Parts: sequence; C-alpha cells; structure tokens
Amino acid sequence: MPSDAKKAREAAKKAAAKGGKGKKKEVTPSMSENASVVSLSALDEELDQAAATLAKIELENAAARSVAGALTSDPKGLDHRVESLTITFHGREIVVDTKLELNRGRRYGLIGLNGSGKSTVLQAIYNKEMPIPENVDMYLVSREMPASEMTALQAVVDVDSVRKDLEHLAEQLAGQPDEESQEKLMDVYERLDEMDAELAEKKAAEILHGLGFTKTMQMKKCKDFSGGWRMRIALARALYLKPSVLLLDEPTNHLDLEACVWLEEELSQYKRTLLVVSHSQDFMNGVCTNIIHLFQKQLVYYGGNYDQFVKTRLELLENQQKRYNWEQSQLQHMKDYVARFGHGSAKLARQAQSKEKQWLR
Ligand SMILES: Nc1ncnc2c1ncn2[C@@H]1O[C@H](COP(=O)(O)OP(=O)(O)OP(=O)(O)O)[C@@H](O)[C@H]1O
Repeated sequence: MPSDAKKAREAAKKAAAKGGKGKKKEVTPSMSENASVVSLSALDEELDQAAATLAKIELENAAARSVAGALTSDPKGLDHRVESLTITFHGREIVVDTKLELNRGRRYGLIGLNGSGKSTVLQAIYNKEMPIPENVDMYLVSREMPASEMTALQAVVDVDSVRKDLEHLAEQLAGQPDEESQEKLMDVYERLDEMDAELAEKKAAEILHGLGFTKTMQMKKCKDFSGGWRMRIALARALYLKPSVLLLDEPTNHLDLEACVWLEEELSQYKRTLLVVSHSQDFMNGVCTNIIHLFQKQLVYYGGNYDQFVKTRLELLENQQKRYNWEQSQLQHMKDYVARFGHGSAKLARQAQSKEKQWLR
C-alpha cells in the first residue's frame, strides 16, 4: 500500500506535470534550517558528552570564520556561483577575492597544501556563511557519527527525517511555475522516490553492507563501534540522503581497501554535486570530474580528475618557465645592446628596466 506521503507526491507530480499549478503553501523553514532543528533535537536525545564538545568546537570555529561574497548564479538554479569570495579563519586569510563554482553533475576534488584551508572552505559552504540560497540542501561528512544507543541501521534510516523537509520543499516548488523551480521539483521527486519508506531499511542495509557492516554489525549500537566504524555510519547516512550538494572531508580515512573501492564506485555515479577533500590520489582519480586547487588564496579550476590536473598543471608550469626563459633572453639582449651603444638607446634601457621589474614582482 502506498503511504499517504507517496499518494500526495503522486498527486503533486501530476499537478506539476499540468503546469505547476499546485497550491502555494505558506513559507516553510528551509532545508538547512530543518536539518539543524533535526540535528539539534537529535543532539538532545542522542549525543554523548564527546559529541557535545565537538559541536561546541564547531560553533567556536564558525565564530572565528569571516566570510564575504556575492551570489552571481540564479538563486533558483542547480548551479551555484559565489564571486568576490573572501574567507578568513582566526584572522588568517584562507581565500581572497576568488570564485566558488559548484555546478550540477560535477564531482569536484578540493586539493591544496596541508593547512591551506580546505576544511575551512567546506565548513563555510556547509554553514552557508556565503550567500548560497537557503533552499539548497547540503550534507557534510567531516567526522564520525556520535556514539549513541541507536543501532547502525537505525542511524542510517533515522536520517530519513529529511524526507519531511523534502516533502515541504516539493510543496513549495509545486506552487512555482518557473522552469528552474520545476526542474528542481523533479529532482526532489526523484529523491523522494529513492527514499521510499518501504525500501528504507533495505537500502540502508545495502549501503552499510557496502561499507563493510555484516548483518550482526548493522544491529549493533553506534556507541559500541570504534570512531572509524562510526565514520562509516556517517558516510552511509550521506549516501542514503543523496543531497543536492554533498560535501565530504577525507571520507577514505579509516576505510579499508575494499570499502574504499566500494565508496569510490558509489560516488563515481553521484548525479548531483559533490565536493570532496581527500589525500588519496587514486580515490580522486576514480571519483572526480573536476579539480579545485586552493592555491595562493585562490580557487583555481581544472577539468578532469587528479591525474589530468597534474598533467595540465605541469604543462602550465612548463609554459611559464619557457616564457620566463624567453623574457630573460630578451632582457639580456637589451642589456647587451645598451652596453654596446650607450646613450642613444635610452628607450631600450627603459624597456629592459621595466621588464626586470616585472619579473622581480
Ligand atoms: N583553533 C585555531 N586557531 C588558529 N588557527 C587555526 C585553528 N584551527 C585551524 N587553524 C588554522 O587554519 C588553517 C586552515 O585549517 P584547515 O583545517 O581548514 O586546513 P586544511 O587545508 O583542511 O588542512 P589539512 O589538509 O591539514 O587537513 C590552518 O593553517 C590551521 O593551522
């Protein structure tokens, strides 16, 4: 028997197909607001002391971040672009006047030196500290599932509370006839179908199985798992949810080879937007369609996976080196000329000086 929610969804789908003339609802809280309400109540019930401490650190970190930027993409679209983006953390500049671009269907790998600020960028995006539209649903996995009384299986199915948020969102979008809203609406429906309650446990169990949980382990309480296994539960929740924008910070830490391969395969088919920080080049090669290089406080974009990035960057550096060598030889030539002909070549001398200054900058 289809659930009431499913029946309502089918009706709304039909209404949307007829031209999006669904009844406009009162404004409901955004996905992210709901998500934080859900996670706050979960905190009350489930989080242990350690998780509460981590949450406190997160809040302190958020307070230490300052973020500015301007949304230049369509607020209703599936692609997101923030320009003039500057992020500081504890007074240190992480990025300055750069561009964040997250397009639908792309799987971005964010790379950069240790300590350059990759995690800070992820957190700032997730907290929407920059003007990313409120109704864009995101999910960040940066740490393990808190130790609680819930079983691993329950912990994954529990994330299903997001379904209600999606249903609210669908109702809102159904009342908006414009093309972008309707496109978004179809995506929300697709996700609701994937989250069908009858299949919920089966799907959660499949994901957990892929991440190495036997049937017995799936029924074990979260608090009885090590941090590494609880990290896998956090990943399973994200894979169950399949948000519009999925942010993963070092997802392969704590995974054995088999689970890594499974995760890579799973993420390589992610149809929405993925932004992942990982030190594993193999993983990035298998998953990413684009690389974002956090370099000299800028986000620099490259097409292709990690190997392609290395190749492109090498070519760029080689070309730069060639250009530098050529300029140097020109410079020397001018200097030689000035030395040979003295006064009559003031213009060349000025050019040589200005070239030299350029390279010294
Ligand atoms: N509590 C803090 N006080 C001051 N600076 C901090 C604090 N926490 C982190 N930082 C600094 O902020 C910068 C950005 O840290 P972040 O963790 O985002 O970098 P990262 O690129 O993700 O690093 P890694 O690759 O090592 O995980 C780092 O240089 C770090 O030293």
